[in-house]
Amino acid sequence: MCYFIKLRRIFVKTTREVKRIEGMARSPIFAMMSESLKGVRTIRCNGKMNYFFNKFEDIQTAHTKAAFAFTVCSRWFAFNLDIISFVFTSVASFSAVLFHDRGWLDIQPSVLGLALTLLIQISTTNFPWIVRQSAEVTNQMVSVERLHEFQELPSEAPFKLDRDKEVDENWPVSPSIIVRDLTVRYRSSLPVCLDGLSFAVGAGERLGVVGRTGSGKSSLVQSLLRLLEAEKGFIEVDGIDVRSLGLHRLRTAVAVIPQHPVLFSGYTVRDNLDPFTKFEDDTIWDALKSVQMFDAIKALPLQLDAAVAREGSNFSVGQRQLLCLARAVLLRNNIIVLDEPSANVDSKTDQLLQKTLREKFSQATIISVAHRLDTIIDYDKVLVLGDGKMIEFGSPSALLSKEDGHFLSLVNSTGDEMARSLFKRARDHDRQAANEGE
Ligand SMILES: Nc1ncnc2c1ncn2[C@@H]1O[C@H](COP(=O)(O)OP(=O)(O)OP(=O)(O)O)[C@@H](O)[C@H]1O
Repeated sequence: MCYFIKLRRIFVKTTREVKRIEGMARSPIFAMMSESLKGVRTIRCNGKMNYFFNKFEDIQTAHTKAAFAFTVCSRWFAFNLDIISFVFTSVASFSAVLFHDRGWLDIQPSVLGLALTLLIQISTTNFPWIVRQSAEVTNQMVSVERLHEFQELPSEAPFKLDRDKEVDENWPVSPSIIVRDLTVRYRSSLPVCLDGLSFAVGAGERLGVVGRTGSGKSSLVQSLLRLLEAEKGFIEVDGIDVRSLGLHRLRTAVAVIPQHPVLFSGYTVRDNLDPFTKFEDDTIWDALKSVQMFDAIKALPLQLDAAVAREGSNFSVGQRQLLCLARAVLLRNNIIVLDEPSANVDSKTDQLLQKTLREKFSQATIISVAHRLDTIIDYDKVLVLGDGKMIEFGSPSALLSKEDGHFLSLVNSTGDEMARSLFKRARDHDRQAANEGE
């Protein structure tokens, strides 16, 4: 019995660690599998199949090693249990028969036979099974332990706060945005991605954010939505520090048209546009008309009740962006954030997007992260970022008049013809703004 317990203790101690390693080695397989399937076209276009095969083989091998070690431990334990059971049963049986023959054990042969049958059954089947199962339960607890670890991860700020009720129902009524000394990093061990950023956008103004890759444009958008929390500084929207609000109140006030628009699969087009069933069908059709998606949805067999496929794959990226915009039209958001809106769409869709923004959101404050400068050249302000810092900020024409300016060099790098057109559009916008001012 003591040996059984000792054996179990050794087995549990070893396999708990092995199981933990096996669990950790399994996650990368699932992650890589789903990422590779998602990006299969990109992988094939770039001829990186071998690289991915090798990478997959490496993580698969790492997992197989851990899984094999676990199987070996289990076999070792089972084998030892069987040996102990065999030795114990043999010794008990032979001793009982010997003692009975010698007359030391005064018991009827039929009772002795029954006792031995039960002993053999218990020691060779039941007892090892109980020991094995109890060890298995302890090992499987590693999964519970991992779940517990996830539970312990720091969570986002509260979804709802009492303060939200004090805020005007239509907030932000005058959607000005003030960013002061904003410093943000992804993790405490990483360098800052936004470094002491300060600027202000007036209500109803349109701000274009430009900069080289990795300059912090998306991080700024994420900070506005509090997907990234400020380490220092703050963002104020219509006079309210966004940190004082619950995430639900803040995020429902901002419409985001991302580079990879999100549609919820398993739901209908209607659910995606109006998740809280607040609007009549006519209102939804009007919103679709305003973003020129009326015909596309009307052509579907089930129209508004048509199902949205996984990640919205039954719509093109441009159509998904327009559906996100229709969602914003319905909710009448006063702050619209566009993250690289033109990165995945043709210039016609981009123009349509910009036209809808001008017409339907003339009072809204718009922040557009852009690589294509023609998207934001007629905006009110442009913020040029570099390494998380503000390099330039001002109206496009003011920045274009700066000698050796960063924005000027970005415009010049688009080629002579495009640069000329951008200069002209910036001047036209200034003239138009001046006329409207008068
Ligand atoms: N999830 C992340 N974890 C850690 N660091 C990140 C993460 N995302 C971005 N960064 C880092 O933060 C910095 C700013 O990145 P960000 O994505 O904001 O740049 P960007 O200007 O939007 O780039 P792009 O134009 O390529 O989208 C970069 O140095 C980047 O390496």
